[in-house]
Amino acid sequence: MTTVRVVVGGAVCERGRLLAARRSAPPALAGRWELPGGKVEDDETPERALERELREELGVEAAALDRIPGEWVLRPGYVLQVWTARLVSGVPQPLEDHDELRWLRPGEESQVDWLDQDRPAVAEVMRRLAAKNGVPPAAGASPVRP
Ligand SMILES: Nc1nc2c([nH]c(=O)n2[C@H]2C[C@H](O)[C@@H](COP(=O)(O)OP(=O)(O)OP(=O)(O)O)O2)c(=O)[nH]1
Repeated sequence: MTTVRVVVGGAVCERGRLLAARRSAPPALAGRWELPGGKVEDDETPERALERELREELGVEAAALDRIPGEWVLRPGYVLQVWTARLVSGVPQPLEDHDELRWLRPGEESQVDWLDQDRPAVAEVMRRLAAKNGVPPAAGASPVRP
């Protein structure tokens, strides 16, 4: 039986923006942008792996939220799964694996050169952020008076 290794990517969102990270290694991927994250270890759930990777790579505490449907082959034996995440504490810094971070709003995602496999998930997250930001105030927020 062949085992497929999961790489979990984090769509960290804050104030209507998505966090993009520029890889500094390996040479074949350096300069391309991705969702920060990494390999899920055997004894971990994807959510805990993501929270660990975000702590190691960005120096933040974050909470994994929802999985973006889909799975993208990175190379034989490796697939990318993506989870949304929210920051719990700390300010993301490019401590490990990245040399630049950028917050992008919907419509700004093409400003960076994403790794190919990340593009569908990034598009879905941006759709969600745009839909959320475009939602009018909840009914009842401004009561209609007779
Ligand atoms: N983290 C991450 N890796 C991605 C993405 N897209 C993509 O093709 N990859 C590739 C790059 C790497 O070959 C692999 C993940 O490696 P990594 O270096 O981030 O993971 P890791 O921290 O667990 O690595 P390691 O030091 O244990 O080898 O997946 C993505 O969005 N996030």
